[in-house]
Parts: sequence; C-alpha cells; structure tokens
Amino acid sequence: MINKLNEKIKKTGAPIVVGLDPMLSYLPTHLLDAAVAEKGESLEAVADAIFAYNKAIVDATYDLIPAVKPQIAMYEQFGLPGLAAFKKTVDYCHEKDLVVIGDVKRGDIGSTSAAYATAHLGQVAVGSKVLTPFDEDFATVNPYLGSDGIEPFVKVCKEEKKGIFVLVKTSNPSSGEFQDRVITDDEGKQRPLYEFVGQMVDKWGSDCMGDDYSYVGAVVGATYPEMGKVLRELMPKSYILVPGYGAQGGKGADLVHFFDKDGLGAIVNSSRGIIAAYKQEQYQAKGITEENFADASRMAVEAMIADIKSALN
Ligand SMILES: O=C(O)c1cc(=O)[nH]c(=O)n1[C@@H]1O[C@H](COP(=O)(O)O)[C@@H](O)[C@H]1O
Repeated sequence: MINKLNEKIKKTGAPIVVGLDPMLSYLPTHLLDAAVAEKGESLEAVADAIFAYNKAIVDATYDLIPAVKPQIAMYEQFGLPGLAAFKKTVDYCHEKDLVVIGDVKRGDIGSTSAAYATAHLGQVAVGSKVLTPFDEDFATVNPYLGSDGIEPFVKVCKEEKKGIFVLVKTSNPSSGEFQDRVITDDEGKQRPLYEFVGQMVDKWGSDCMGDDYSYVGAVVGATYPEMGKVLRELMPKSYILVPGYGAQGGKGADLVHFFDKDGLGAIVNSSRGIIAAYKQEQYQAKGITEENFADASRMAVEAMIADIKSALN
C-alpha cells in the first residue's frame, strides 16, 4: 500500500490527505434535516447525514487527491450508527480508489494490539469465509507501550501489504510534556524522546520495505518544522504523515523539510480546513453557501496543493 500511496502522490502531484473528521456542527442544515425527516431525531439520522456529507466532499475532491484520513473518534461519538458511517466511508473511498488512512491511534499490550491490527488492517476467517472488518489501508498507532504494541501491527502489515503511521512528534501544544523529554539512548547519547522513537520507526520499518519506502511511517506535526527536519533525516525510508496544516496554523512554507529532495516522503493532512471550508468568509465571498459546501472543499484542496507546491519549488 505504501507503493500505491507513493504512486498516487506522484500521479496527482498532491502530497495531501483530506481528513474526514465530521462534527455535528459542520453538517449543513439541509443534510441533517433530510436525515431527521427520515429517521427522526436519532443517532441513525446523524450517521446518515455524516455519510451524505463525506460522500459529497469525496465526490468533489477525489480526482485531485491520493488519500483520505477518517478520524474514528468523530464517528464513535455517535455510537454504533457512527461507527457504521465510518465503515461506509472507508468502503466508499475505496470505490473511488483513494488510499484510506484510518486515524485510530491504537496501541496496547501485544495480544490486544493484535486484535486492533486485525480490526483495522487484517482479516477474520469465519468458517469458509474470509472477512475484512474495517479494512483501512493504513492505521495510526501510538508507540507508548513499546515494541509489544507495534509488532502485531507490523506483522499484519507484512501479511496484507498495508501500513502504519506511528506517532513520533504530535502537533498539539502539550506534545512536548513527554515527547521532548531528554533521555539517554542505547549508546549513552542524550536526546529528546521523539528522536529515539523516530529511530525505532526506522528500525521497525527496515524489514518491511516497499519499493522506495517502508510500511512503517511516522506522524510528525506541521506545527514543529524544526523537529520535522531532524526526523526526516533520522527516518529516510519512512513516509511522514504531517497533521496540523490549516486549522492548527501550519503553512506550506513550514513544511519543506518534511519532504525528501524529490518532493516525496511526506503527506500533509488538513481536516477542518477542507471539510468545513464552506464556513470561511473567503469562500463565502466566492458564492459558497451551505448548499454547495462541497465546492468550497474542492477550492480549499486546490489552494492547499498550490501552497505546498509553491513551497517545494
Ligand atoms: O494522527 C493524526 O492524524 C494527528 C496527529 C497529530 O499530531 N495531530 C493531529 O492533529 N492529528 C489528527 O489530524 C487531524 C487534524 O485536524 P485539523 O486540525 O482539523 O486539520 C485530526 O484528525 C487529529 O486527530
């Protein structure tokens, strides 16, 4: 799958991922009203409206982008109907030939991680049938439990030719509380914890290589460009998933050093900046309303691609 991701980035010229992170407050009134008219004031109605919202955004953008990243918490908050909308979104994005990064941030003791890996990347045999539960192409993984929590994911990635993105340096303001702590590494060198985790990502990926990049990528926030530069060098074979663009303040100009010299090796996520673009004045000034919200998402994708391209040239 890492090969497909890399090829699709080359083909589209767009190292970006659209984050499908629906919130109730983003759902255009006409979509929610239609769903409530059919299913009443229920979680089922919200789930239907979420799928209609995602579908419209995907239909408006899929030809421009390589990948999407649905964040499971945004679906889980609506219970089982929300999770069904997550799965329906994954399947629909596959129909559109998009690479799907399940933002699930899992990681536990070995046996539990193995179950999470099966749920999101693997298969379950029931009698003569082999079934795929959620069936994303990549999953985000929290490394805090150590190798025990990561290895079951790597095993499934090898079997299924799928991939993971391991949290290395996250974009949020308090990420430094733990991740920047200076530790002594195996060679007695003092360095921040995120660098050590980056080195582990390089190691975990070393025996599961695709054509150019490994199945084990890293998450490094756009809000920490200097750290991104160091981590790019420490993990030369890993794709870097870069969240924090747009709503969290990251800009194209900050991101140059997350990429390799050939402009590959990183994929930048924007969620609110794209899916809720219709709420921004700059798009409303161009005739966008709640009704044609998906057109604003397409404009926001085009603007993001242009911003990153101009930074890389
Ligand atoms: O793993 C992630 O994707 C992630 C890691 C990180 O360090 N920071 C971060 O914002 N994210 C996710 O990226 C998305 C960012 O959303 P926006 O800020 O709306 O673009 C959310 O789904 C976050 O959960």
